[in-house]
Order: sequence, then structure tokens, then C-alpha cells
Amino acid sequence: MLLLPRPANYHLNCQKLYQFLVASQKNCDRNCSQIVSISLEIDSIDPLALLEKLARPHQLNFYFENKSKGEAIAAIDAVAQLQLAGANRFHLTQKFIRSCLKETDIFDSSNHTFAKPYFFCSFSFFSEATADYPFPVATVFLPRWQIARQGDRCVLVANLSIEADTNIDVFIQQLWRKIHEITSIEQPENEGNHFQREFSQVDVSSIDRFKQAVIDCSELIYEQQLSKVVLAHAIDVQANTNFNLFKCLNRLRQMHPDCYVFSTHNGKGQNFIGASPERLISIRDRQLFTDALAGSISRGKTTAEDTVLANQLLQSEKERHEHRVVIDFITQSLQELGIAPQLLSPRLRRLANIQHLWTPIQAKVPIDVHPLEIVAALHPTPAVGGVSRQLACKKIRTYEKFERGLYAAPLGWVNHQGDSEFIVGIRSALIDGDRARLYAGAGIVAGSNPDREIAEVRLKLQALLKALI
Ligand SMILES: C=C(O[C@@H]1C=C(C(=O)O)C=C[C@H]1O)C(=O)O
Repeated sequence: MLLLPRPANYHLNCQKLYQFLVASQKNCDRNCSQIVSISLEIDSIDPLALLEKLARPHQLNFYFENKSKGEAIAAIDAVAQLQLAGANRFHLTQKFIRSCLKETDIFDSSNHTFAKPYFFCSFSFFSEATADYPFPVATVFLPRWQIARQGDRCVLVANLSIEADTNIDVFIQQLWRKIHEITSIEQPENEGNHFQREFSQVDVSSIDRFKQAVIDCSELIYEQQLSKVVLAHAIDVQANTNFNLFKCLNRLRQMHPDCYVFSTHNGKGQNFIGASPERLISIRDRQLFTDALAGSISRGKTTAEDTVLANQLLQSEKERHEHRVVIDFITQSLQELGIAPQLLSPRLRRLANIQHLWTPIQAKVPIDVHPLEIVAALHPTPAVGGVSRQLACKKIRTYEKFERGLYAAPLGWVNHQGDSEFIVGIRSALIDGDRARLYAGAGIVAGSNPDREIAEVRLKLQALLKALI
């Protein structure tokens, strides 16, 4: 007997759902449960507003938005999750996804791109992290609640566990209640003026240390031991009140509409957030897109100044070399996986405060190559690591006196049919109550100048800081 009426603003055939649940329950043994993934179209709501309303401190969550593409997705709480340490993390994540899908029955009444099971993943830059870093080296989860908006269409996915003795009437009743809660969420009012918090800021290690590292690495490059290494810098910000994550994310998406705004929560109180311009992979129907993004210059204050700077960037030997190294690495890594990449024409990626050299790369993915195999092969590209990869990573460990953690690492999702989207977690911060650690880096190649590299890093950090305070 269903106690709550079915809300009018979504479309679901109750009888079919009932039959699906009964059939799915038959797949449960006495001692094991089955996951049911139920998707339905609902009236358009803001996934960030839902995240704000439903996120709980002890639960995992994930948020991803690209405003210019009109796509946003929030994933809240986990029905299945895996947290890993160690080198085989991409492969083990892939195995986890496969075994989870085997135990999942799918009911989709929406036919929406973001329907059916999606797995949300975050990885750290290195395959080992210091013990006190708050995120594991790999996290993957199938969310209990997922809401996604694409254009003006919105889909809700509930991934729930069903057991042999689950009462299906009660199950459906609880589902209705939750859907009712979700669909009655009020949209937040548009934030007015920036609320200016008081804060102090310190460099995690000194600027002189960063500049010395640039000089030392330049020598290694001169000696041809390395051809590129990306060195990062971090600042610690202490505010007078806790950071309001949702306001920060809202500002990030307004200030950087053409970036991927992201946030992931570890279920223990810390969030890793940012606005990244860099896509590691995007796969839809086996069509892969990836970005070579490296080589930077600031934006001009006037159109004329902006054009002068853009031309300077396009013509700089040093910046072009820094960019070329990334293209070569991506091309070769994809070829080694049996994928034939096609380079699109090089262009500028113009962001609010900075512009980059950008070459989009596309390819067809063979049926037997999983998105996480591509992530494993590409990470870290020389846009955030260096060449040779192994030596560059060793030097990064030597020169950077802080844990990179999730900074510059892959973060994204894989779905039930092998579509996927991963970005590189740059222009990012680790938020912990009233404290934030902000990260940014710059590529060092032959001809790099320590003062200019630190200026570039500061430019990137300032853009992020502006959204947080
Ligand atoms: C490493 C970062 O950015 C990378 C470095 C760039 C450069 O040095 O020109 C440009 C884009 C990114 O590939 C960062 O923002 O932290």
C-alpha cells in the first residue's frame, strides 16, 4: 500500500518499477544484496543546490560542472565504494566498477545522457601519499543519489541496495519520499556582493626555494637529463570563519564558466575543489577528446594588450616547446594503447586571468580499451609532470616540500557503458574548515626564468583565492 502520492512533476511507470524490483529481488540470494539503479527525469534543478541540501559530513560526495557546456552533476553518498592505496590503483578501480555493474540491475525511464550508473573517481598525483594526507590515493564510488542537468533537462538516479527480504512497498514509499524531498528543493537566491572574509596567507615553502628549484631544474635540462618538469607552489590560507563550500563553488562557476568546476568530499570533513581548464579525457560513444594544454601568458587589460600578449605566446620558442612536449607525450601514449590520435588545429585557451596554448586531440577508442587504461597511461602528462616522466616525478618529490595529493591528478567519472570524463585537478585547493591550501604550478623548460615562473604561479593562485574569500 503506497502512502505517498506520486509527485506530478516526474515521469515514472509505477507498475513497471514494481515489476522491475520484484524481478531484481529474485537475483538476491539469502545473504547477498543487489543494487538497483533507477533513473527518472525530473523538473530542472541546480545540482549544486541539491548538494548543499543533501551533503552530510560523513558521506562521500562529488560535484562537477561545466557551465559553458550546460552540464552539471552532483553525486551524494555511496551505495558501493572502494578506497585504495598502491600502484595498481587504476586497474583495481576498473575491476571494482566491473564487479559492481555485475550486481546492478538498471531501470531507466528517462533516456537521458546522465541516466544509469555512473562511478565517481578521484586519484592522487602519486601512487603513494604521506600518511597524514586526508584523501586516499584512489577513491571510487557509486552514489546513492545522483542528479545531473544537461541544458534544461534534469535526471535523478537512485542507486539503492535491495535484499531478499526487502519489502518492496516500503522500498517504493521511501523512494517517493526522497524524490519528493529532492524535487522540492528551493533554488538558492543569486549571491549578491562578495562577502569579504578576513584571512591571512603564508607560502607553504619560500619563494626563494621555488626559484632555486627552477634554477636547479634548468641545469638538469641544460645537461639534457630532463627536457621539462612542472614545479608547483602552495599557499596556506587561514580565514576567520569556515569556508562555505557551496558559495565558493558558486563563485567558481560564475568566474570560470568555461572551466570544469569540481569538488570532492572524503567523508571526513575535507574537500578538494577547483576550476580546471584541462581535460584529461572525455569519451562519448567511444569518441575520445583530450587536451594538450601548456604554455601560458597573462590576459591583457585592453583588447589591444591582450592581442599583443597572445601573439607573444604564440610566437615564443620556449612556450611552443613546452607545449610540443605535451603533444608528443600524449600522441605516443595513445599510440602505445593502439589508439590513433588526430591533432586538431592549435589554438588559444583564454581564461579570465590567463591564456594558454591549447591543442585538442581526438581519437576513436577501440572497444577493448577501458577509459581508466587511458587515464593510467596519460597521467601525469608533461603538462603537470615532465619528461622523462620518471625523473621529473622524482625531482618534483625532491623539490616540492608539500604533498601534491589530489592536485594535478585525474578526477572524474566512468559510466556503465564506458563513457567517461576526467579532468586534471589543477587550479585547486584543499579545504578543511577555516583553512585552505591552494596549489598551482608552472612548466620549466630550457629558457625558463625563475621570476617569470613564480609570477605565473602567483597569477594562477590569485584567481583561485579570489573565489574563496
Ligand atoms: C600546472 C599547472 O598548469 C599547467 C601548466 C601550464 C604552463 O606552465 O604553462 C599551463 C597549463 C597547465 O598545463 C597549474 O595550473 O597548476
